[in-house]
Amino acid sequence: MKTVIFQFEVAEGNYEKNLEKVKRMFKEHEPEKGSIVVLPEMWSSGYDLSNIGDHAFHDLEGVKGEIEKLAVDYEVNIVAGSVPNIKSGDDVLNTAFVVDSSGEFLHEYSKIHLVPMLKEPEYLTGGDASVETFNLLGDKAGLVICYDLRFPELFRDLALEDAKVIFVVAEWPAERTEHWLTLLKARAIENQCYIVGSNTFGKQPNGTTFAGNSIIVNPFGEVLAQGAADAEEVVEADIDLEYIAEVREDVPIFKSRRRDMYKFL
Ligand SMILES: O=C(O)CCC(=O)C(=O)O
Repeated sequence: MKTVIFQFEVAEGNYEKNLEKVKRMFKEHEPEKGSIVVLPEMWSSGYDLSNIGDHAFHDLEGVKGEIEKLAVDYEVNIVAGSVPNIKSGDDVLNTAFVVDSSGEFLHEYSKIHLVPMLKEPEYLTGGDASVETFNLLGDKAGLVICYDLRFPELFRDLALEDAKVIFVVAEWPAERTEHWLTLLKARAIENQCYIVGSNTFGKQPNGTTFAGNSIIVNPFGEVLAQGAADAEEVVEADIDLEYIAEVREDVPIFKSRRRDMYKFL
């Protein structure tokens, strides 16, 4: 399973430019057929929160078709990061979605934990559906968004539902790069699954600099590939799902769990 992260700088409030960038990266890097291409959080508009309603899609209309076309043209599966999205009324969700190489829509998830540090709760509405696994290339996978990384419960839920790989799409700030890297590795080690973290880089007009460092971590916590802090890059690695069983046999945490002893699980 070849996994390919497109790490790029998001132009704030400029969907056309961002879509062109994604298309250019497909053209220049032509990912291997059958691979999984991963985009970052809010890649269509960035964090232009005070105008987020203007950048929002209605039930992903428009952007879904663009991504499905790329998936079919390049014969790849796409974890399409997230975009602002309106489902009803004026509420803007932060919605990530996945399509497969035949253009079939596989899954969507709207971020449930909004970030107080970025004032997200003032501009966005949290999703109200719990995380669910989805089938990708015959195995189960999970998808969460940025701040969700700080909530190990979500990852445990997905791992217990047999997610073999969990995608974390993000616009994670550079000032907390160590949290990003440490938590991604911890989530891989404690759940003994692959973690694919896709992030942007670059300085936004509001002064926030994003951390880059997109990364693919194996179930033993080893880094298979990692991007730079501040460069456009394709970060890719082969993922061997059979390795998960090996790691779980050596360190059998799922067999050692004592559910009867935990208060909140
Ligand atoms: O948790 C953090 O430090 C960053 C979270 C974030 O930037 C986001 O969820 O967009």
